[in-house]
Amino acid sequence: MANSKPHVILSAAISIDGKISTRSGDSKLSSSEDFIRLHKLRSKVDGIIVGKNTVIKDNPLLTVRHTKGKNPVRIILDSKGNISSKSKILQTSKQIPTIIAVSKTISKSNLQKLNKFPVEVIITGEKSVNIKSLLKKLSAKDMNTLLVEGGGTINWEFIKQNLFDEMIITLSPYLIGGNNTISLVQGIGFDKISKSPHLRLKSIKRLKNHLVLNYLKV
Ligand SMILES: NC(=O)C1=CN([C@@H]2O[C@H](COP(=O)(O)OP(=O)(O)OC[C@H]3O[C@@H](n4cnc5c(N)ncnc54)[C@H](OP(=O)(O)O)[C@@H]3O)[C@@H](O)[C@H]2O)C=CC1
Ligand SMILES: Nc1nc(O)c(N)c(N[C@@H]2O[C@H](COP(=O)(O)O)[C@@H](O)[C@H]2O)n1
Repeated sequence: MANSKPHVILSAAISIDGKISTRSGDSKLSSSEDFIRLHKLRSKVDGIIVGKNTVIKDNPLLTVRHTKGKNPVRIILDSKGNISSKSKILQTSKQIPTIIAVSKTISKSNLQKLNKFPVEVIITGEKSVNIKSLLKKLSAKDMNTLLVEGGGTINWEFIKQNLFDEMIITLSPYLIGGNNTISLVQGIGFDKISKSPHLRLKSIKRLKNHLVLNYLKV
């Protein structure tokens, strides 16, 4: 029988100052060895979740390419169904299973746009996508392990709503700076450390100058 909530892993590569992208949108912080590790991890999960801005900024594929293995289902959180028809996600949806999670705010025209592609559209939530309810729906489809690959806004939602179980963060040897650059966790943030989730460091793996930190939520 399916669990009521899948096991959720938050994944990202950060600079030493906690940024996940430069001011011009450069976000490739991992090394080639770390991308191989990431793709091995992708091949072991049922689904990869990203937010709309990550699709707009990175135009990602979210596939397994740096190792052999199956592609997970791609799940995009896009309340209004704004992602472009030209995005790689929609353009490759014939070959790779794709879910677009939207909310009730989606316009008819955007719904029609998405329905031109062989994607599953899940409508949940009044204004924004209701992530908790989405996870239940994914669990009902036997999707038991999910990798959340950003960005900072979506990471905050999973942290604030206590919907993650594990974090795998690559600490990359860069300093990015900038008052308005995107951090690992965006949103308003917690006012007290006591409100932060408590994490246990399960392992550290060194890949030359990159450190892969694996934390479990206590
Ligand atoms: N180095 C790394 O490892 C990574 C870096 N990145 C970088 O992160 C940046 C993008 O991050 P960021 O700008 O924070 O955006 P996100 O990718 O986190 O997307 C945020 C958007 O998701 C949509 N959304 C849907 N449902 C919800 C919900 N329930 N709660 C909140 N938002 C929701 C919102 O748009 P709407 O309201 O329209 O639905 C929101 O604006 C990019 O520059 C990318 O390159 C991203 C991933 C990994
Ligand atoms: N773990 C990790 N390391 C990085 O250096 C990254 N830039 C990311 N980004 C995530 O991966 C997506 C790109 O995937 P494809 O290479 O197009 O398959 C990107 O959009 C982020 O979600 N992650």
